[in-house]
Amino acid sequence: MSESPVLLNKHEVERLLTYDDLIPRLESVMGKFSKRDSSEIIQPVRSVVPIQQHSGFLGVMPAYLANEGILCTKIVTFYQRAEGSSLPSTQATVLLFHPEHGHVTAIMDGEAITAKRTAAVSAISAKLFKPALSEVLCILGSGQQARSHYDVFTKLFKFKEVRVWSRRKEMAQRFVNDLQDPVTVCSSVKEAVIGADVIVTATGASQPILFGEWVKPGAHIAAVGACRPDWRELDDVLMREAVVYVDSREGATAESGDIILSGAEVFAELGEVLNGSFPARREKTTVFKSLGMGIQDAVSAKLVLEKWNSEH
Ligand SMILES: NC(=O)C1=CN([C@@H]2O[C@H](COP(=O)(O)OP(=O)(O)OC[C@H]3O[C@@H](n4cnc5c(N)ncnc54)[C@H](O)[C@@H]3O)[C@@H](O)[C@H]2O)C=CC1
Ligand SMILES: O=C(O)C1=NCCCC1
Repeated sequence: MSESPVLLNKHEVERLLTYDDLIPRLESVMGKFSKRDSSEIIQPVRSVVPIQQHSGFLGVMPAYLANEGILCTKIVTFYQRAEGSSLPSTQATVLLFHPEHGHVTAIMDGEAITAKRTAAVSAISAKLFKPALSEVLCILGSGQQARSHYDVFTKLFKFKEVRVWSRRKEMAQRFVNDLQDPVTVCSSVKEAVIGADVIVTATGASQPILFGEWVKPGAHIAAVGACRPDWRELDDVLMREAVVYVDSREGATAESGDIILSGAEVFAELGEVLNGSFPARREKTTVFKSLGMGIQDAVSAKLVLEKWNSEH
């Protein structure tokens, strides 16, 4: 009979999952994914069930990494929350299975994994695509993703100025109050992004909030929100003028309103740059359109379990 699964709460997952360990694993798995070798990695596009009555969605994100012995699925819900709601808009649980026998080996919180792996992947995009001289970081949004992006971007890169904008200025102020280093609170998106070298969009917006005319030529944008085919964060001008990278071509074609509705061409997957099949066009304005992938959750969860096992 199989042993009971390890149960890990958000606090434990947060403690065990460090960016230093996570980033190389994400780089490796995304590079492999983009080779499309189905004997090594299987990851279908996420299944999404709309919960129309409540402005929410349930997503199921399975992945099998044969050579690494990882069989995993994340189950995630995401909601468009009313202004001022104290409920998290993204909640998730990750299950790891024994690939040979099929039983569940671990059940862990997926909120911390989602926050950290998404920010780590955006940071990988910034390593590859941000201008050589990047002095100003701008974050649009002040929620969970905004915070994890702030943490990893300021850990990996040195900026002279960090700016934040949020729909309600007091939310941006609250975000800043939790930090040790100075961050400028901006009153409008335009004010926040003018002159910025790196821009993170991490909002629940369903209409464009970031317009190409405001973006400094050569800037890098990590676009994390707008994960539905009819949602946007970025306008047509920006999408059509930038060199667009995605995490998965299939995911982007199925789920990204910014890509589908603008008609923008996808230049390459992040993994195709990581594995050397496509160049990083750092000299151009670049957009990395992130939607999130089951393989990212899978390597994160495996890392968490390995660390936990090493302590017990
Ligand atoms: N690409 C990926 O892998 C992932 C993407 N996401 C997406 O990232 C976005 C942020 O997620 P969380 O930080 O977890 O959410 P959150 O609820 O913690 O933060 C959302 C932020 O967006 C702002 N916002 C909401 N509606 C807005 C609107 N109409 N216009 C402008 N700002 C608005 C809120 O004020 C808040 O600052 C969501 O769209 C979520 O679905 C979340 C997880 C993974
Ligand atoms: O990858 C994920 O996890 C999510 N992506 C977009 C919506 C929320 C969760």
